Amino acid sequence: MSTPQNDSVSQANVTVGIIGMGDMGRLYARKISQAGWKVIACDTPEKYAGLKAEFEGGGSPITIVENGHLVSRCSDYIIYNVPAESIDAVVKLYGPSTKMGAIVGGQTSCKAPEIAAFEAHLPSDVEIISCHSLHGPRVDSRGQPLAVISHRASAASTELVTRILACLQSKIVYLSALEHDRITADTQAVTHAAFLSMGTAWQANAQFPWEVERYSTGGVENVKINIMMRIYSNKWHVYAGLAILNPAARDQIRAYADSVTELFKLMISHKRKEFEERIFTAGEAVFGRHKGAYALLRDEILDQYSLAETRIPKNERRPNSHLSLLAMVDCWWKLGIIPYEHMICETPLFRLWLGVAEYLYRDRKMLEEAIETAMEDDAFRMDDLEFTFAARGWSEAVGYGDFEGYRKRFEKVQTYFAPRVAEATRLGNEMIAKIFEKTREGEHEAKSS
Ligand SMILES: NC(=O)C1=CN([C@@H]2O[C@H](COP(=O)(O)OP(=O)(O)OC[C@H]3O[C@@H](n4cnc5c(N)ncnc54)[C@H](OP(=O)(O)O)[C@@H]3O)[C@@H](O)[C@H]2O)C=CC1
Ligand SMILES: O=C(O)C(=O)Cc1ccc(O)cc1
Repeated sequence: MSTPQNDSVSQANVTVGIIGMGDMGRLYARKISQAGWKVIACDTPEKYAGLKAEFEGGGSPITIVENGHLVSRCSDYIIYNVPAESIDAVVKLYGPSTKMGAIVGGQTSCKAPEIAAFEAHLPSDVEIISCHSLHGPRVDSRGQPLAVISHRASAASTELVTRILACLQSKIVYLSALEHDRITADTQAVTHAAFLSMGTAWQANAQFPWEVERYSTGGVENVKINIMMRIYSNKWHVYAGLAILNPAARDQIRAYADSVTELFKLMISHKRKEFEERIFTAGEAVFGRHKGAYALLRDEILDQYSLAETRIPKNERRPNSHLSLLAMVDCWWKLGIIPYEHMICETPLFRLWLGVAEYLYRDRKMLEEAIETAMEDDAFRMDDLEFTFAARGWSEAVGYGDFEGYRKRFEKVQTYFAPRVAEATRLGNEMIAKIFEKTREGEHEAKSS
């Protein structure tokens, strides 16, 4: 067995292979090679020349080869960084070329199909240790959660992988594949469903929300709009893969669509008592026992990050029904999920989404205004109707396992918002950086008091 088995292994004896040099593969290749490990990488054969020119010029220590066979033959730890829906085909192709005794892992967002592909196609002498960075490629990896899944491996190999991945300076969490998929269904898939639905609803109503007076309601709306734009600026396959391939995600996205539909029906039939009871019961179940660290999500900060040309003063703003948030909390309550228990796998977007939900539920006046608006104000009916259709539509696309339908739905909205994506991405990045800087200060103060 050629893979060194203890922590005296020197970097010079270890080659790390990366198969898939898209956004995340590049991040891993750069960080790992900067930390001093030898890196050999490939993407699809047609990208070979371009990648070689990009990475091998200028003295970069990353070696680019034509395909995954060449990576697999000489690497001691191989990380597949390919789209989740192609993991089986790619591992089937290159897996049998894996160097004897090497360690193999994947960085896809859903572990059930990845582990199944490794078990099906890797030789039995190969160890399996996967990972998952719980953030996008343009987020600073320092301090973000990094799941490590030691599925079929010795303690020494897990230790070696931990040493290699230490260069990301992330917060490592050791989980089983099953635990990973259950938690990320909640932290990621349902969060994305809410924002995907917002975009679909705004597009269906031919609105750019920052141009609509009723969305100029300050901080919470800015978070919704900026994160929606951020998701639609990314690649569809990332969201499709983690929702469609994770069975727990499908169930949770359906539960979210059910909550949206049921609350909307109560709204249009003006069943105020039932609606109110449901909102308060869900709020108590989710937030009752938890003191969050989100008090720092203040309007003063969030108001700065708006795509709107004119800002409406706080006292002139119109309340919103916040159906997307009310349904999120309702769905957590119905599923018995306490989101704070899943913070080990939080992503920046989940943290913000939980933050704004908490912001709404801890402000009794704002919550009562949302209930009043939901019951009595027709100004939001069209938006809430389209939001309900959208939530069900996304749930169906995911439930049918329909990658092509998912892509079409996603790209239609992506095209609609494309003209403002660059600006929204810049604002979203600034907003996220500012909020996290503030929440970190808040956590620090809470710990030291
Ligand atoms: N983007 C994100 O925010 C995050 C993504 N992830 C996960 O990381 C993985 C990669 O995502 P990301 O980097 O964003 O996606 P990208 O689409 O940017 O990169 C994936 C790359 O893999 C390539 N690829 C496909 N088939 C092969 C093959 N046979 N051999 C070599 N390369 C191949 C793709 O080529 P082509 O495009 O030509 O098919 C593409 O360049 C996904 O599974 C995703 O779920 C995890 C955390 C965050
Ligand atoms: O933060 C989010 O939810 C993102 O949208 C970025 C993202 C996408 C896929 C992942 O597997 C991890 C993070």
